Amino acid sequence: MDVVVFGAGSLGSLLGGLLARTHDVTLVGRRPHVDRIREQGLRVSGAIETTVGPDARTDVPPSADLALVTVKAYDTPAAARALADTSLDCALSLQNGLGNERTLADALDAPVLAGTCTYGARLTGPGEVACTGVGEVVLGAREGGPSPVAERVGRAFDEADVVTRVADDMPRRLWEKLAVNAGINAPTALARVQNGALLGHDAGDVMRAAAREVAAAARADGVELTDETAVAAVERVADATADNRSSMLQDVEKGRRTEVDSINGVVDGPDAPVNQTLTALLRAWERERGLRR
Ligand SMILES: NC(=O)C1=CN([C@@H]2O[C@H](COP(=O)(O)OP(=O)(O)OC[C@H]3O[C@@H](n4cnc5c(N)ncnc54)[C@H](O)[C@@H]3O)[C@@H](O)[C@H]2O)C=CC1
Ligand SMILES: CC(C)(CO)C(=O)C(=O)O
Repeated sequence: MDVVVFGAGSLGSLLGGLLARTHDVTLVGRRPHVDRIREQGLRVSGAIETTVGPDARTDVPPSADLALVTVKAYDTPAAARALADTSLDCALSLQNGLGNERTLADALDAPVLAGTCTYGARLTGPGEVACTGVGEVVLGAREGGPSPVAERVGRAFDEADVVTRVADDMPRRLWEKLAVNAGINAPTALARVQNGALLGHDAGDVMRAAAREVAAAARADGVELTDETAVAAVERVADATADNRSSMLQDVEKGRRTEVDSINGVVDGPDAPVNQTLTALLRAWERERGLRR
């Protein structure tokens, strides 16, 4: 399968690197990362050790079977515009946040699959990425139901030994992942604590309240996600990743823009005071650092 990975950062380099063991992969990213990959290949370290030789460039190839979109959520509109003229069989978002698939579907002719990913990835230098944890990719039709396209992509991921599941309930899974990210990312970023610090203390009340608001928003969107399921999911992940520094905390610590708009920010309205408070506080932090007008 010909795969173009749009957004060769941490996750895109890891997943693209693993796929390159079996498939023809082109990583689309920025210098000096892409130059080093062209010169010396891509070194994967950590939980998976390998060196692979995908193509790497700063522009998009004219065609591919699959476009794997792994930019930060706020860059999805630019990614959609950049891919609009590429001949594709399908696209797959593995991003956090809600709305990425719709943004891509509005710009692309090819079917857009939804995906979640619990692999951990971190760029360690130009041409180098660390796998900080082997997880699972779950993918499927973005509106749910069976999908021969998703089955084909799932087989391609399986061939490359990427732990993958094809699911027919991606809308529920995306909302459940949103509950997890809404409950963990913003509170840990604001408190500057690891994920596990949200357990067993009153900070956990904030985490659970944010997750419940997401569950209510999911139900209002026609997706059956109970409060109990959302709370159990966020508590399970906070416990399983207790020693992690969430991606949003890492963004704040590095002075980078966060994905709050696509996570807590999409849970809006008068019935979401906790998510709206978390969103307002992180936006204030971004404004003070000139990351947001
Ligand atoms: N890193 C991880 O372990 C995981 C990340 N995610 C999600 O995956 C998405 C990506 O996250 P990361 O890989 O950590 O972010 P990242 O910032 O490391 O990677 C994104 C890359 O896209 C590149 N990019 C953006 N616009 C571009 C353009 N127009 N042309 C070329 N390159 C462009 C950036 O330069 C950057 O290197 C986020 O939504 C994140 O929440 C989900 C699960 C795990
Ligand atoms: C699941 C969690 C919260 C793990 O840290 C994550 O996805 C993130 O940090 O973005």
